[in-house]
Amino acid sequence: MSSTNFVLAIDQGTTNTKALLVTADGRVLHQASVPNTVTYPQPGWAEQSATALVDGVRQVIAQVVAKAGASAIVALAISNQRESIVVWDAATGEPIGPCIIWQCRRSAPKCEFLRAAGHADAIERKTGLALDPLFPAAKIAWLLDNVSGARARAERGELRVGTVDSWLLWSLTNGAVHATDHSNASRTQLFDTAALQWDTDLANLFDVPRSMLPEVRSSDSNFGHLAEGTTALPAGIPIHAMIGDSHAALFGHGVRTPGAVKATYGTGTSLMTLTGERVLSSHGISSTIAWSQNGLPVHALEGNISVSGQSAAFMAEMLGLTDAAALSELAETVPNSNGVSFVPALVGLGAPYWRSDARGTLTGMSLGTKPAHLARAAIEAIAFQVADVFSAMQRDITVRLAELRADGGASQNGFLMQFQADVLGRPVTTGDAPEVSALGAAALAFAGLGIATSTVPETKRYIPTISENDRAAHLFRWHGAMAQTLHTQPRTGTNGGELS
Ligand SMILES: O=P(O)(O)OC[C@H](O)CO
Repeated sequence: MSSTNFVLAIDQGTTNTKALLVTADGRVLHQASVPNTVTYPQPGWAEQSATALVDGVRQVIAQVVAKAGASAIVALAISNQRESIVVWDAATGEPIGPCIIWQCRRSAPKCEFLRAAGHADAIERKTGLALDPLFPAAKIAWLLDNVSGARARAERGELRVGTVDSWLLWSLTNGAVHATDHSNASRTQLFDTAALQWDTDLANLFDVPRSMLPEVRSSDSNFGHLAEGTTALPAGIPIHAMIGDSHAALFGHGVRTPGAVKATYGTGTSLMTLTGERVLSSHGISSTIAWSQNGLPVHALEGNISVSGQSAAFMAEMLGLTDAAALSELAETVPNSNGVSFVPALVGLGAPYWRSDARGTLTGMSLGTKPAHLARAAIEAIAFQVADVFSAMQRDITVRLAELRADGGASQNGFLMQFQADVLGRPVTTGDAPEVSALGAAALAFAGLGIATSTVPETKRYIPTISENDRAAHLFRWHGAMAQTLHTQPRTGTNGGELS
């Protein structure tokens, strides 16, 4: 194939839907983005319009095609928000309800019921995922039980379900293909990641009829072809990669063998690292499938921190500052936090502690504490939380985790990245490509088409500058604050992390 072939990569995220026209050497020629709306109909609930998500994809495709034409586009690639589900009518393609998104907790009672019945361990052994309403299994059952007539229609084989990749694929192929990839399937809590298939026992436990579920394919497959009139592109262009966004970021960083961890710094932070073999964590980390190529799965560990970048915005507001950038500037005016630590357990704690009941804690304040020390503690907390997940991952696998590859907004903050390297005791590298997930999906599609690609070039490398003693002192202070956070609430969570 000629070097002028392009992949149009879609990144269907919670906040925005983006399209990037990407060359095989990773250059972005054109891009478009539209915002998405999330609604919160009840406390703890979160949903999006399933049809609006498809419309957004159509819009960004149309915008890129208007700028660049369609003639050199050889494939579409899809990277998507994970764990968000749509149920639709197989005959009409009409969704039966909203897209219930990953943040939604409405299925918590079902998860609690299954936990009380003693199923949590078996579920985690098969899926690698701790029983939690984040994951689609219980969300699907909720829709079937709460939309009038839905369960009976599902039992009759009239309904289909999918994560956002499947829903887009069905829509863009006009109902011709109902499929997903291993990365998205591995996040549903219905997929046995050892046997590489939907698990009948899990489907029964969660009350999800098997007939609704998509076929699971290799992430780099030719999933199907665009149908006439579904987008501004001509019919027949293949959709040649589908992959969850966090997984796509790891692929976009060029990580192909165990030894590096990627961290995406956003509202929260997602860390992922390859494991070679399937590893079930003993330290509060999820086990997942990073992607599959030629049908072969690549296993990974993932740890999600609920609040990281958001903690800087939170503290900025507390201190009357305009934003996180102003907070960081203030933090840099002092050489240390003067003994202050901030544990931003503002919505509980995710990996590796898993304490939904925990709440934010400030420790070590004295009469000498100034706003700059609080600012510094909030910036440091982002790095400390990442260090805790990194170290839990390291305890789960024998390969030395030698470096962190960072992306997302806060990865552009050199002060934070240097502190991150210091508390990890490992180099941290950053790139300047903001859309690593889309680039990863594009690279996967190029690979599926047999076209060699290059990955995100490293632009900055932060080398640890502090002594082991100083690093240990930082971690000792942080873990003291964490211990206070964990002990100030009665324990109701599961799968707590270790302090070391
Ligand atoms: O939409 P994003 O980019 O916030 O990603 C959502 C994650 O995939 C949820 O696990």
